[in-house]
Amino acid sequence: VLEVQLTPFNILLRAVLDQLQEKDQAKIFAQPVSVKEVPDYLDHIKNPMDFSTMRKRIEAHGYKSLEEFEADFNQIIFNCMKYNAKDTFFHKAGLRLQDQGEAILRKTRRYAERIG
Ligand SMILES: CCOC(=O)c1ccc2c(c1)NC(=O)[C@@H](C)N2
Repeated sequence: VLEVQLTPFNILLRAVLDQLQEKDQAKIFAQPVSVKEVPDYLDHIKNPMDFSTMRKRIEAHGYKSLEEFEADFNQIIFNCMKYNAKDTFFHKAGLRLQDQGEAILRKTRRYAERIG
C-alpha cells in the first residue's frame, strides 16, 4: 500500500480535521451532498465541499497553508447556510459547526504559531 509521506504539517491537518468531524455527529458534512438525493443542489452550490474531500486533499499534500485548509472548511459552512433555509435542521447544524469549528481553528492557529 502506498504509504503517504507524513509531514508534521499533514499530521496536524489530519488531527484538526478529526476534531472538526467530531462536531458533525449527524455526519451530514462527511460526504459530498448526493445529487441523486438533492437533484438541484449543484444549481445553487458552485463549489461543493465536504470532509471526505478535505481528507483526500490532505493525503495528496494539497494544502500549502492552514488558511487554505480553513477556506475549505468555511466553504462547507457557506454552502450549508446558502442551500438550506434558516428553519431547517441542516442550517442549524451548519451554524453549530461554524461556532464549534471556529474555536478549534483558533486554538490550532495559536498552536501552529507557538511551534513555529
Ligand atoms: C439521504 C438524504 O440526504 C440528504 O438529503 C442530505 C444529506 C446531507 C446533506 C444534505 C442533504 N444537505 C446539505 O446541505 C448538507 C449539509 N448535507
